[in-house]
Amino acid sequence: MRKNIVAGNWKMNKNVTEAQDLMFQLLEYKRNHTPNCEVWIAPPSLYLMMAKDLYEQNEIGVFSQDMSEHGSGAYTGETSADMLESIGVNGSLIGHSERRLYHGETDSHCNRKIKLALDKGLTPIYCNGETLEQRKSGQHLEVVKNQTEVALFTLSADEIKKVVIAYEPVWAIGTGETASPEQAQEIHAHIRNLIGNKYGKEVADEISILYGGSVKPDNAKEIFSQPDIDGGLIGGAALKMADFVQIIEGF
Ligand SMILES: O=C[C@H](O)COP(=O)(O)O
Repeated sequence: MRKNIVAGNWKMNKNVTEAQDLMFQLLEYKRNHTPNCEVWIAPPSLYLMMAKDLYEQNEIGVFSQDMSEHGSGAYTGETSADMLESIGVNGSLIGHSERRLYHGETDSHCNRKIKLALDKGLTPIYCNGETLEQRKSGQHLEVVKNQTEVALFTLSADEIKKVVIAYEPVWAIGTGETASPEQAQEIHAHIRNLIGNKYGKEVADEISILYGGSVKPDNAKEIFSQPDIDGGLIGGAALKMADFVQIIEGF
C-alpha cells in the first residue's frame, strides 16, 4: 500500500546552527508523537551528513535537493548518487521547478537522474507541474503527461513503484496561490491514470503522489483528504517547526 508522506524542502535556507536546531526539534517531535505519515526533509546538501548522524534510527527521511546526472568524474560542484548512498541519504528530489528554471533541467535529465538514483537504492522524488501560462491556455494535462512520460516511462514496473512523484504547479510555488484541492486532485488522478494505462492499476496504486505549492497549516488537511493526494512537498512552511508539525498533523 502506498505511503502518506510529508516532506520539507528547505531550499537554500538556514545557517548551520539554525539547521541543527530545526533538525533537533523534529527529532523531539518524532520521539513524542506517532504521526500518520512519514516525515522527510531535504536540507541543503552541506547539512545532509549532520542530519544522517542525528537521525540514526532513520526517524526522519533525509533527502538531497538534487543530484548529478553523471556517475562520477570532472563535474565541479556536483553530488553523485553514489556519494549520497555512501552517507546513508534516503533519496533525492529530482526535477524541482527551481532546478528547471535556473539550471535548465529537463525531463530527459530527470530520467537519467532517476535511473542513477534507483540503481543506488535511493528514492527519487520526481517533481513536475505546469506554469501559469500553460494552465491558463488549458495545456496543463498535456504538459504533465509529457513530463511524466519522458521522465518515467523508460522505467520497469518494479522501478517506477519505487518513485515518489510530487506534482507542483509552478504558479503555486512560494506565491501563496494554492491549487484548489479539486484542481490538484484532477492532476493527481491524471498522473495515476497515465501510470495505470502503461503499467497497470496495481502499480499505479502503489505510487505516492505528493502535492506541492503553498501548502500551509490551514489548507493541508483539505488537500490531503483528496483520494489521489498522498501527502505534500512543503517549502516555506517547512522552515517553521510549528507550521510543519501542523501540516504533518493534517493526516
Ligand atoms: O519544494 C517545495 C515547493 O517548491 C513548494 O514551496 P512552497 O511551499 O514554499 O510553495
